[in-house]
Amino acid sequence: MRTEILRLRGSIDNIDASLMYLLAERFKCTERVGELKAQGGVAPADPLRESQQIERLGRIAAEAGLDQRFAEEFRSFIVSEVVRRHAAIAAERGQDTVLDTFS
Ligand SMILES: O=C(O)C(=O)C[C@]1(C(=O)O)C=C[C@@H](O)C=C1
Repeated sequence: MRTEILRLRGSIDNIDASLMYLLAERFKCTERVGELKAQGGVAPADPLRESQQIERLGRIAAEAGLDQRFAEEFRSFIVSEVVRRHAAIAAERGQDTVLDTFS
């Protein structure tokens, strides 16, 4: 039992590290999107894009055998942080006139 748990923990640690690297890459991309949106006077959040993500990731989660409610909570947790960051970038630049969403 101990040996198997220790072996599984090795894989869990590798998976957790991959998630951190993937999240860091994702935030690098969204940081740049935030700068471009602030420059263009585009709203931090894009509800149309998010509904497309919810639909797509729900399908992928079901296919992968992942709980769809969990998948949506995870997506929403990350995207909320992105939107908060986008609003902060816009505020730092004194860019509070929002023209429209990107979609
Ligand atoms: O695609 C965008 O417009 C983004 O700003 C990125 C992102 C995301 O993190 O995926 C974040 C906020 C938007 O509401 C939609 C998507």
